[in-house]
Amino acid sequence: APPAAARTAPSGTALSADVVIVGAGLAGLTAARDLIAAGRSVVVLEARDRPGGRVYGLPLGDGTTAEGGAEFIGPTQDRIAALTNEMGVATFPTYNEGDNVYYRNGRRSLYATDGLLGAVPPDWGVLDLELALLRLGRMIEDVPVGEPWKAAKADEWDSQTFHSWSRSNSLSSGARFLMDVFVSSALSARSRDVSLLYVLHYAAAAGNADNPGSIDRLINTRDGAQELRFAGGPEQVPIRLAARLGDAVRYNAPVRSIATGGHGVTVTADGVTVSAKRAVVAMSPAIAGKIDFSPGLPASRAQLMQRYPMGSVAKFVGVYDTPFWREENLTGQALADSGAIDVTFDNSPPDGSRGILMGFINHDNVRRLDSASEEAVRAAGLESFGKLFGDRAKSPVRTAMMRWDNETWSGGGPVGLAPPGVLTGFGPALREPCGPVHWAGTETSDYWTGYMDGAVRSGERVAREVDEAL
Ligand SMILES: Cc1cc2nc3c(=O)[nH]c(=O)nc-3n(C[C@H](O)[C@H](O)[C@H](O)COP(=O)(O)OP(=O)(O)OC[C@H]3O[C@@H](n4cnc5c(N)ncnc54)[C@H](O)[C@@H]3O)c2cc1C
Repeated sequence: APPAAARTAPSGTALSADVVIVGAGLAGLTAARDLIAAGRSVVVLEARDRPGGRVYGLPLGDGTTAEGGAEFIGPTQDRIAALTNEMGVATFPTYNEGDNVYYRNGRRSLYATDGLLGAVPPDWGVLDLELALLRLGRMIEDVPVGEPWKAAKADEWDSQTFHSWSRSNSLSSGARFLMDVFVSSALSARSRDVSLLYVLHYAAAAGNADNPGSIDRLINTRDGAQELRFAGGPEQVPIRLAARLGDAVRYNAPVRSIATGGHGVTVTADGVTVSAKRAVVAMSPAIAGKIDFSPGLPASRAQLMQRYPMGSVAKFVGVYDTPFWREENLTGQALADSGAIDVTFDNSPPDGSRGILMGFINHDNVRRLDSASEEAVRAAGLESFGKLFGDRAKSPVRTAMMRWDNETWSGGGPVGLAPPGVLTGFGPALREPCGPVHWAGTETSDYWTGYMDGAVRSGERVAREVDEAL
């Protein structure tokens, strides 16, 4: 890496535009599209050598890719659906035929995905869980989408973790495990890492203006957020959108500093400086916190960026000649209480011409592998697959892994998390502009915050906001 002085020096190209957008993820690219459509000149600065941010096609080493980051889209995710359509990218149903695997206390069992109550894991704890879910459902109704800090009980709900609430509102270890694995699969965090209010809002946001959000829509494959996948991978959407924007997007341009003053903003990246009337910072709060702002930001925003950490997640992928689990009437979806992987999906191509199993390595499980060798990580992933899907799962043709917590320009994933006290103490600063600096990114969205849909919604919202301000 070049020495710090060289990195921060405003060297190279000098550009000017109405608006400079920092980050070419879905949020930044959508904002650029809309501002250009409104007749504004735009420069997008992207740190990586590719667009898409948390949407990424993971190379499998044989010239093909699998979803390394975002993967699914589901009902009420209208804005990513519209963009996907606009970009001419097709979707197809996530494989969901047969039974799911449930692994708990050393025992493997199967459960139907099409039971009367949907996919209900075979655990006595589900009765207890249903009562807890009823209580959660009532609380979710009382959370204003996009402004959880305005809930009547915001203080009470933001003063406890989801872990404390789930322990006081369930008796069985089964219900507790299922609530923990819900948080793990949606947020790649442990229940103790997030406030109750944050989880309630995440579920309230899993809908649209006509359909209130719910935990069911968040966790389900059928009729839920995991319903569909993208032909050719979801990264086709940002790749095609960025291609349309052409030279407006500059890659390998990590922004180091943003200076504001009477003139507007001066944004300095490696090799390029942009002067503009307004800036949009389109990324998670934690990653925005790496940028040096002068003069300094208001404390509520500066401290929000210290308090909104990313989840810890890796995706581990095994490639097989065939999706052999389908022959055994298995969906490829599993929940496990032990091992490196706690949640799996069938990531095979739409024609099933080969099999791809994907497992999430979440929170402590991924940090535990920090100093493990590549072979040890592979062995841990395959041990999980073997336990869940039998010996054939232990002998893939190849494996691949994407660790988001090691990514400098993501810092983890899938989304920024709010521990207790953050939404009520700092929440409004998520979206509130600081002079000519505006904020986008899925974390700022009302509906589907945390998802690609939320990223697109945030880009559309910030474009309107900036256009009005200009
Ligand atoms: C493992 C994983 C699984 C997921 N699964 C799903 C899913 O199934 N469905 C779904 O809808 N969503 C999923 N998500 C979430 C989804 O990927 C995100 O919500 C969405 O992509 C966020 O888009 P964004 O534009 O807000 O932020 P990002 O995609 O994070 O974009 C920010 C951009 O800013 C760039 N950047 C950062 N710092 C700088 C800087 N200083 N200068 C210049 N550029 C900078 C980054 O490189 C990046 O390109 C998943 C995410 C992960 C990690």
